Amino acid sequence: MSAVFVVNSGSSSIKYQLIDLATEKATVTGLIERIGEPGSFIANHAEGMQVVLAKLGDVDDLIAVGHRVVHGGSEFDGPTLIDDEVEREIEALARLAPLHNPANLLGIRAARRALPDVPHVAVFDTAFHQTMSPAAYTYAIDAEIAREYKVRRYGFHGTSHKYVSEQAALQLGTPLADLRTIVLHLGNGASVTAVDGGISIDTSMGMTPLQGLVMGTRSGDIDPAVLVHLNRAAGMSVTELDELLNRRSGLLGLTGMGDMRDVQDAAINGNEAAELALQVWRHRIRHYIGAYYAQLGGLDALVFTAGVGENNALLRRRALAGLEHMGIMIDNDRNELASRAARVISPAGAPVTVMVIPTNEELEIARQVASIV
Ligand SMILES: Nc1ncnc2c1ncn2[C@@H]1O[C@H](COP(=O)(O)OP(=O)(O)O)[C@@H](O)[C@H]1O
Ligand SMILES: CC(=O)OP(=O)(O)O
Ligand SMILES: [Mg+2]
Repeated sequence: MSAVFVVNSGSSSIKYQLIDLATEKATVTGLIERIGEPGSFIANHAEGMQVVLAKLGDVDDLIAVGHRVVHGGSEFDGPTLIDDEVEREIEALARLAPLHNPANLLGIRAARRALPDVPHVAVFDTAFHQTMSPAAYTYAIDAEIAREYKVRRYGFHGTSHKYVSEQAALQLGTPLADLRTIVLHLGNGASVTAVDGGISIDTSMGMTPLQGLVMGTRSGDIDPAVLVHLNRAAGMSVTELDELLNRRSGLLGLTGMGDMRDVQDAAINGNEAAELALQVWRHRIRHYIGAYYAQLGGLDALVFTAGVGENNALLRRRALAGLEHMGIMIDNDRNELASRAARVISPAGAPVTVMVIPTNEELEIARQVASIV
């Protein structure tokens, strides 16, 4: 028997799981929240990691530690054994993912210090999207500037998109190579990916996890000239604009509420701002479904995953209503079935198989770690 310890170190939290490779089940699982917030008894990630490791206790069969790292740039396209050099590269990439990479790095440093005798492996959100073509990842700006500052689309949530698209093929009993799939990862952060035969060909997030869908607090797609305008007309600084788009936009910006459950309740109770937010959220999702249907040259499966996608039948139905002309339809009874299992929610015989598949980034990380140690 052997186990992999998986760490997902976020800006204010550390999520962790000990995964037994034989059964692929988590034998220890936990979450430390509100690191560094006023009143929290955990001041930083090093301290948080001590608490996590104390809970983990002694594991004789630990073969490696896997770390989720959000930004791997163009440097990393697969699971990577972490040494001091890799740590430095992750640090250098923090400029492209200031909300995520510094926290990932703190987790790595604390865990390497505490568990120096096992290999530590980084699994990057960006890796799965490294297969995108230059046509899909190039922004049409000055090519020299783009090269020098590494400006291009990278895409994120790749570990989830990979896991979910593979599960879809397994569930349908279709070879992955034959399947054209759109994965809707709708969590607090949200992204859509077009997967052709197991390969990511396009994704909605960009150079950073800000582009694309309407998220809890992030704006998603916006005309970049809005930033110039707000700088000139409202005197907003770069820092203020960053804060505006990443932390005070999306559902929160439109309604004052960042959690989809609250927005939905408000909309049902007649709150007009909440209803508009749901319409914008839905409009953006459909924009990407249409775009990726075209890029894929047809569609076999459309999959919902992550917090909102897995749990909210009403929003799934709203997102897809009126797409019957594309072969995309939902069976209401199947959709509303309360189940935690991967399942089909389109009617039997529908041209596009619509599915709900719970994501499991930790298990996918453990598998990738095991593949290289
Ligand atoms: N039943 C539900 N209806 C709508 N939203 C939900 C529901 N359950 C969870 N969520 C939303 O899912 C989000 C968390 O999803 P998750 O995939 O865990 O995101 P993250 O990994 O980005 O934290 C929360 O913002 C929460 O509002
Ligand atoms: C990349 C990203 O947006 O991650 P999360 O959804 O965990 O914030
Ligand atoms: Mg997530």
